[in-house]
Amino acid sequence: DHDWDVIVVGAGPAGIVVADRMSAAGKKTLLLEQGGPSYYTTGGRARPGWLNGTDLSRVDVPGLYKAIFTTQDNLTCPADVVNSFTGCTLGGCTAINAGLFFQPPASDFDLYFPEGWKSADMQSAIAKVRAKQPFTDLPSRDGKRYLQSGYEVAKDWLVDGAHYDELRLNDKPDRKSKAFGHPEFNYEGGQRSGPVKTYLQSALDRPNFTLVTGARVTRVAREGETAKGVDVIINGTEMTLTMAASGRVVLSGGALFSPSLLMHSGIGDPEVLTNLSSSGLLILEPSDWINNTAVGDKLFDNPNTFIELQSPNVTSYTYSYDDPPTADRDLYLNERSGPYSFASETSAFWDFIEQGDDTVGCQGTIDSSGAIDFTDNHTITLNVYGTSGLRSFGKVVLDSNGLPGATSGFFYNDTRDAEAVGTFIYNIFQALPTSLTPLNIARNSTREELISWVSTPSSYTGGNVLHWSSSCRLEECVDTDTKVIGMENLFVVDASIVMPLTTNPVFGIMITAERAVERILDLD
Ligand SMILES: Cc1cc2nc3c(=O)[nH]c(=O)nc-3n(C[C@H](O)[C@H](O)[C@H](O)COP(=O)(O)OP(=O)(O)OC[C@H]3O[C@@H](n4cnc5c(N)ncnc54)[C@H](O)[C@@H]3O)c2cc1C
Repeated sequence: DHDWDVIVVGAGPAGIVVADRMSAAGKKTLLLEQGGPSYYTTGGRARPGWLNGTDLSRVDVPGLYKAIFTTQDNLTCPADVVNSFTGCTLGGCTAINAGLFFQPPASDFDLYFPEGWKSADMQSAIAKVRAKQPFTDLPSRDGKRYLQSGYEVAKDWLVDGAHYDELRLNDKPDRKSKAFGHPEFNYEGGQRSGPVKTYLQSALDRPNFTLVTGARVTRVAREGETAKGVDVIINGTEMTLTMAASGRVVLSGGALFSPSLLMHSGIGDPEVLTNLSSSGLLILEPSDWINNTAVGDKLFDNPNTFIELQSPNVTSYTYSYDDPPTADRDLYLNERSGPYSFASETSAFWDFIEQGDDTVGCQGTIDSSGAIDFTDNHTITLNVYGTSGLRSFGKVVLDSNGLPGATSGFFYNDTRDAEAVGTFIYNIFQALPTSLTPLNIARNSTREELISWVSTPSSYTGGNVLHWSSSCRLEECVDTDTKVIGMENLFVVDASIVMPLTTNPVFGIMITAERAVERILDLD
């Protein structure tokens, strides 16, 4: 075929939303994904023995989430395509992530997005995601809540002690000041849902939609400012896929891959393109390069801090990949219920820290077990992330083989970011009950000690949470229609165009993709 109206590169949450909506609008749409199957329904068969004979792969079972850090089964990207731990499979990182699914507050759009992307402009996109993508704060199909001892101690601490409000979090998405509740997950019927189970299925029902897996795009084939198609390797064979004259290419490879694809297509910072060219990795002549220094710039991820908390009132729970406790295994297999119906997080909470005219979001998420040096049966882990409004950024960089990765060590480059996160911890520590003991930092630490602790890298601090975003920003790298600046028909729609959000990013990425489709279709 040479007459695609839209070629979408990458089947992560953004690419799937774009491909579904473009095909629904009558566009002949091709979705290319370099990885292979994930959920059982897509042909994924990687799983532990206890799932044999079921219609479940490891991806379908929320409680197997953490096993991704020890066994990958081709769900994550191989080392010869990217220098990061990230998903290369149908669904992208939504096939390997924890499934936390929080609608970002209106303030994220109003404060950090350009005109046309303010919260009032996003309402229809939000409604579309909410209508199509199920989520729940009660994932177990029997309607019971499991592993609640950690929730109860956190509630005593934060709601009774620190005056947080207990909310159903996606019922009140704009309430992120002193807000606490059960995590929301994009699961349905006790199984992982997400765009592969929703948007991709409606796209696959349409005759004008084609999905090809195992297809790695190496660059955009372009003539000057016009994309003609993409160069791709399918089953070891290199080929060029071309489009209809009015066709469009949408890069949805995620915040590391999409900037890299632009650079490999001769679009980026001239210094980067010069390096690529001198190592023989860029065949275009300098006269064909497009100067866009915002490609790959201001890459964001949330800095993470682990706080280990011990209480006699807590019973911790550690998930097993191969051998869950018999009762929990049976509860899951027979009823899609119990601890394996969710990915170990038992509560989530937020507050904003005011710094002059700036506001920084901070999130806490409590896991069912301890970590690193503190793994006894009465310990749980609080992950604290800095979120929206942070000002420390890295860059997408290409190594000598042209593979993308992130610059390291950029968290807290702006010292105000450490002050915000340290202040958030200090504030909640003022209400810590005596029954709850922090094990890896003293409860009576001063604000200054906490700021210094969070910004000194260790096993517990300075961690990366793999929420890469913001590396090809609206109005800088792409215009407000998500069109790459300097190009006529090349777009980027994925985490790259999303500003640092107050919440875990997937819900916001899907909203952004819905909004991008509205804007792109309006160009017709
Ligand atoms: C372990 C982990 C846990 C996480 N937990 C959560 C969570 O609980 N909640 C949350 O909201 N977020 C979470 N995240 C982050 C979230 O999943 C990502 O931010 C989100 O999936 C990014 O969406 P995306 O569409 O931009 O890209 P991705 O999800 O990265 O998808 C991009 C897809 O494009 C494909 N691709 C890239 N380049 C090419 C190419 N050249 N040719 C063909 N295909 C290509 C990739 O293989 C990939 O499948 C987590 C991430 C990880 C890794």
